[in-house]
Formats: sequence, structure tokens, C-alpha cells
Amino acid sequence: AILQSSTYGKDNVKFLKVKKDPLNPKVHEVMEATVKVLLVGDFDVAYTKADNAPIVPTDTVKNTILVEAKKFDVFPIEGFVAHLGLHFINKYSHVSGVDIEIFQHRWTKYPVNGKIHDHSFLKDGEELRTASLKYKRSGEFVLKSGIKDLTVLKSTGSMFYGFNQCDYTTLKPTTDRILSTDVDSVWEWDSKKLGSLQNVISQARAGLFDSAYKSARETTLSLFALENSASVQATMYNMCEEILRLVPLVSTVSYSLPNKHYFLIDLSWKGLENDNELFYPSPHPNGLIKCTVGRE
Ligand SMILES: O=c1[nH]c(=O)c2nn[nH]c2[nH]1
Repeated sequence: AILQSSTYGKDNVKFLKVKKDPLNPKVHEVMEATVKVLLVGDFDVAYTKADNAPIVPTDTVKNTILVEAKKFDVFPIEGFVAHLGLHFINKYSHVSGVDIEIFQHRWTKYPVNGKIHDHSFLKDGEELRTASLKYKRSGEFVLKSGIKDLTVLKSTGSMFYGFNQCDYTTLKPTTDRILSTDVDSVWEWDSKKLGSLQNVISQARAGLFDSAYKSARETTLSLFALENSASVQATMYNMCEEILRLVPLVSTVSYSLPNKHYFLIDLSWKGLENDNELFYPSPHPNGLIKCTVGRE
């Protein structure tokens, strides 16, 4: 037998970091994050010869994430993953690559007596802000950012008609349906234009990733609402196009959207006309529509 590939590390490393405003220490920002770091390198003998000498314990990987989260600025997550990538490649000469993912959970400040409170937050949804980095010792890297589990619904302004009809088709065309999905959007950064992970860190400080996230989230929510959607496919393509227009340093944008169906309940047996008022939530089975859009 031959070991074809391997990678290992720690998953689900969680922390909450409080960032205090230096000018007003009672004004806080918080980041609650879940981090995965997997290493690639000269670890074969641990698999094939039960020789653990090269293994950097996953416990050490966990310790490193927490120590670096304390020492380094974790805001924005793209800067932190770049810092972690550089750390593992620079510290262990036998590590040839790292695969890092970070999910940032939502904590949103809320107003009290008409003023946003300094250090009180509410969890407005299970929505995640994401970043992932695949980094090799050669210097090449793939950096992606995204939004996950942002659940949306519109109660009209969605259509689906003109589709292929065959002897297996029972779906009725419609110009007025409910549309609901859990947004999973990922935008890949142009690593040539970004240059290096050091530059990713300085771009992070300069606000590039925060403004891209804001643009992607606002584009998703506004197009979802404003477009009289011809299909999930058409709407997600338009979202991708708009994000590419707004964020020149992004090379591709992808969406993976479940179509979480709501079916009109037939009340005609009761002599009631159900004019798009009462629906049956039927998330399973769900449509699943995916696309990746790049530049010409
Ligand atoms: O937006 C939609 N796209 C589809 O491909 C599909 N298939 N059934 N309903 C659908 N709705």
C-alpha cells in the first residue's frame, strides 16, 4: 500500500475576543469565531511507521490559534487567517502547506433609549461571515471570503415558468411564488493582484475585506428583494455580476442556494380560494442551485 495524501490539525477551535476602543475602553467590539487549521507536510512516517517525531500535535495547533488570537488583531478574519498561514509555514520547516477556515458568528450591537449600546450585542441569526486560506510554502495561496446560513424569504416577486415540459413534469408554471433560501456565497480573491499574504494583512488593515463583505451582503439582500426573480439561477447570476462589478480584486463569485419550497395549500374542497395566502413550508426535498461567475 502507498500513502496517497494526508492532512491533519484541529477543527472547531472557538474563541470570543473583546476589542476595546483605545479612546473609550467601555466601547467594545466582539468577535466570536470557530477556526479550523489543517497542516500538510512531511508527516508520512506517522501514518506508515507509527513514528510521531514530525507530528506537531493538534493540541499545539489549537494552542497556537488561541495565543495568536490574543497577540494579533483578529479583525477582519481575512487578516487573521493570513497571519496564521504565515505562522505555520515560517515556524515548521517540514510543513509545506496549511488549509485554514474561519467562521465569524454574528453579535450585533443594539440601541438602548435610541443610542447604540457600547458593549451589548444580540445574536441576529445563525448567519456566518467566512474566510478560507489554502497557502503553500511556494508562496501561492487561495483566499476566499463568504457569507453562509443567511436565511431569507420573499412572499412574492418570484416566478418560475417557461421551463422544459416532459411526461415526468407536474410542476405548474407560476408568476407569483414564495422564494426562500439559505444564502451560501463565496468570493475568491485574485491572489496575483493581492500579491502576498503580507499584503493581505495590510489590505485587511485598510478595510478591503470589510468593504467587500458589506458590498456582497448588501447586493445579496437588495437584489433578492428588488428583482422580480425569473428563477434562482437568474437571480444568483445577477448577484455575482454585481459583486464582480463592485469589487475589482475579486476573481470569481459563487452561490450555492437551496430552494426551500412553500407550496400553496389547496382549500378548494372547502370552497375557499387560496389566493397566495396560505402555504405549506416544505423544505425537503429542496432545489439546490449552484453557479460560479468570473470575469471575461
Ligand atoms: O428557481 C427555480 N429553479 C429551478 O431550477 C427550479 N426547478 N423547480 N423549481 C425551480 N425554481
